[in-house]
Amino acid sequence: MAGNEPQDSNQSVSAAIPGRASIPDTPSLSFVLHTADAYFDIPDPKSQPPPATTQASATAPNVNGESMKPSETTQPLNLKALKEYEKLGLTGNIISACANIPYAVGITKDGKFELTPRPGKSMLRDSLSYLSSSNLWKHTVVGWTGEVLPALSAEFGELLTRKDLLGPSSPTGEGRQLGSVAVHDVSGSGFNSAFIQHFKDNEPSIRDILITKDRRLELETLLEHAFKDKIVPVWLGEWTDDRHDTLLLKDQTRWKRYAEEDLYQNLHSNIDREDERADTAQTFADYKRLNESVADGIIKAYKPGDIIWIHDYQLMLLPEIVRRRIPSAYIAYFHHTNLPPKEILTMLPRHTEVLKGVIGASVVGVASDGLRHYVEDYYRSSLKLTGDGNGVVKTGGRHISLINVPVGMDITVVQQGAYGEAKVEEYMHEISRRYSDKKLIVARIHPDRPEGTDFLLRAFEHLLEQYPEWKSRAILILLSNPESIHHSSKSRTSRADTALHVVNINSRFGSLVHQPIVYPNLKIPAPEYYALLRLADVGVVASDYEGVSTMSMEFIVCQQEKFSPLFVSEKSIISDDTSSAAVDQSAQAANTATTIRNGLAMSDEVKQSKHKALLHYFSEHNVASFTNEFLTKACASFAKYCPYENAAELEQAVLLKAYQSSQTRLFMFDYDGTLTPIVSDPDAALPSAKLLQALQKLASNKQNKVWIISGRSRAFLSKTFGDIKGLGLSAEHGSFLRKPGDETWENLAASMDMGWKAETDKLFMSLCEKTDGAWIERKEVAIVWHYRNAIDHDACLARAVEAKALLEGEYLKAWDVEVMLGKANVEVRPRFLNKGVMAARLVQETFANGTSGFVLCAGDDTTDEDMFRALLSSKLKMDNVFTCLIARDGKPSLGYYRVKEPADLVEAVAILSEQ
Ligand SMILES: O=P(O)(O)OC[C@H]1O[C@H](O[C@H]2O[C@H](CO)[C@@H](O)[C@H](O)[C@H]2O)[C@H](O)[C@@H](O)[C@@H]1O
Repeated sequence: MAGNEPQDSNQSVSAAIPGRASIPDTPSLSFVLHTADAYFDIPDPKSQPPPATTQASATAPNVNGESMKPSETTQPLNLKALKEYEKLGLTGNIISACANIPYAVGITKDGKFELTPRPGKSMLRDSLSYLSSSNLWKHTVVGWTGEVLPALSAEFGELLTRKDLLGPSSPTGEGRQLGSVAVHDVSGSGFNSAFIQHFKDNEPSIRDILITKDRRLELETLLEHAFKDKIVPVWLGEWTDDRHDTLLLKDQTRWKRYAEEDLYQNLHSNIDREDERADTAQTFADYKRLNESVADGIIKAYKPGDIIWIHDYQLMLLPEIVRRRIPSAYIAYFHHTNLPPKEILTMLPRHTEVLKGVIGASVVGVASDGLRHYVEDYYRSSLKLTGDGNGVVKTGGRHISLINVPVGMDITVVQQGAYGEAKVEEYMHEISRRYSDKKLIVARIHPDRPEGTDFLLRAFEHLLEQYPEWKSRAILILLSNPESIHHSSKSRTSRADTALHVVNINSRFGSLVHQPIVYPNLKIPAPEYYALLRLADVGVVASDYEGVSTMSMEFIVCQQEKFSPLFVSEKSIISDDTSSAAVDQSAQAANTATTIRNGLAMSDEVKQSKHKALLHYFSEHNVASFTNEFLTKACASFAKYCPYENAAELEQAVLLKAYQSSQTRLFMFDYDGTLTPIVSDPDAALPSAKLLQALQKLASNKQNKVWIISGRSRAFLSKTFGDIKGLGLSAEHGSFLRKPGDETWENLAASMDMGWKAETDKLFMSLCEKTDGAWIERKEVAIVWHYRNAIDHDACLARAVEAKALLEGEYLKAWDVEVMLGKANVEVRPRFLNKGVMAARLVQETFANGTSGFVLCAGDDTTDEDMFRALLSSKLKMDNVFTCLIARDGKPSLGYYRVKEPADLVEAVAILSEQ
């Protein structure tokens, strides 16, 4: 949602609802009184998903003591209670991918990382917090760190206090922290040229900063310990070495040029740029770089069965990027921002790529039904996708559900901020004294969308002209946050235009002691803002194409004593009635003047009933309902059109071609379930003659490096494969290693304290006592509880899940080990040794400096996903990388290709070995 006065200064997350599917040729605006049913697209309760069963969401008593509860249809989704979702294998983890993590990262003078919560709030931020506080979902946030800069030199820091070097508006904004941390975006409008020159001359390298792997880990650890959620910071920079150790943070904010100056402006129908770009290729590449970097962050955190929820316009390419890398992932995208009419949208450079990017997701959400129809129509008519005409479109065999979910914010926070702070009352007292005999019209304007401001000013002028009784009584207070500007030529000039317009009106209608318009043009602290909203006699959201702005909701929550009416730019309202668009602008301004005047004179009874309806709407449609409804609808869609069913079958011809065209090839095979079928007795799981022969042949080819990377003990692997000299072996999930041609094993776990094994054994023994047929496999490092031969598998699975939780909690919290649910087993092993570490090491050794080479990596189990992840995170180009899951039934996986049985894989390997 577009940021309001006390909002954060970074890219405000903007949500809006277009008033229609097409707009008139000439820009024209009017303001319409809000009523709940006119303003919102109130969903048809019959079309809602069935209510889930548990847990009430956040409730807040309003000042009248009524409870503001979300409706039952938007209760949290309890996956455990819903059998139909079982087949999805959901982990219960949501990965929220957004432009920024919720903390600004700074570096202090002594080189330490410093985290500061990003100020302000927005609907997206509220939604992230809501998920964080949920005990039904686990939550991971992946986002850019924001521009990270080192501390400034003392001399430079001092300069920041010098007024002669600073421009008319001080340097504030996203990440622009003065003093010890950093100053961002010196090219922004907050500095004058002398300051910028000084900056360039004296602090040339301030924006380039080297971050080593250890430093990155340091920040990740800090984030891990500071918050309940997992937060994966995404850095923007260039690698300075082949090993991807050191990153040069450089041009960190460059992605904003396309995102903010082209895309954001276009999405808000703001297209009259004076400076058309000659460098779109570069700006688009920067935007893509952000999206790709966030995809890398997702891959780091992703476990098959996680839901990846991507937010908003900064990441419109991301769904497609993730889909290409993880075809089976559950990807949902929510578009918080407005969309322009088609003829404007098609003027956006690279718009087709952007819109194709979005439908990499399986679920695409927007805030209103009108917008959903618009999106559906766009994809069907412009991108020629087929669809059912009812919210589902198809591309490349995949189904994409287009859904609408009313957005909402955490109004409990507004309630608390507006009514629970003594400061608010103090400011109210002061403002009332200052404007004792006046009526206050409090309006939000947006410098990025100046038409709305201009229109409001003209309407106000009309009010003073047409109704002279208001000439000395009506005060218009314009609220505009200079920090929420998305740079464009338009926004740069609009503030000056607004200021001039204000001066003209004030000089025409004002006097020495009375100024009809107050335009502070500064970020107002929250208590003052709430005080103003509580005292307002009329509220106006003036920026066009705004939709459901946070101020609308804040205004209604703040008006629980006065019930003043709220007017919103018509273009931001859901309505198919576009007739006013044809009306002459000045006539509309005059009409609006009358509307505002009527609002000022409205009877208490009418005001109260309108307010009641809106407050009820906002109470029902809050952050909890938004988040829950989105996830409920997304899961229903995943269940209907399982994305994993679209994973690619491993094609022999493609594999062969890639093999033949590569000089160096790496093979990494898991064993059980991959090269040989799962059987009841591990000792009976033996390789076929065909497999042994194929491995023998493959390994004897000098161009091939062939490894078996298994959870099995080294004794088992030596006995089973020891005779194939050219074969590399890794036992117990990467704990042991025997290089091709070697007879001896390297123990990578040698230095580890194995105290955790006794604790684990104790718990496993107790499980065996309760479970007939279960047994413990004690390997040199890892330890496994097996229940394949037990009778009641469901009961065992429940026991296994419980045991995992117990081990991860009280039993093993002192040790760095991982507890894994495998195929009819629970296994514990050191965390730092896993198949992924082994795979990354082999990739590095095999393709020393290169980025290309043939890899075939196959597995069937959770532990094998680590290998797939390592490959996806490597610098290898993925064209010749074949990650293959062996699975009879569909399930999400990081593996790109699939075969059904070990025999299918053995067949493919045998064919390659004959080359
Ligand atoms: O990494 P892998 O090579 O896939 O080994 C994983 C575990 O495999 C074995 O257990 C599994 O396979 C058995 C034989 O088919 C089966 O009886 C059992 O139910 C499976 O869990 C092995 O016993 C473990 O040590 C490995 O960690």
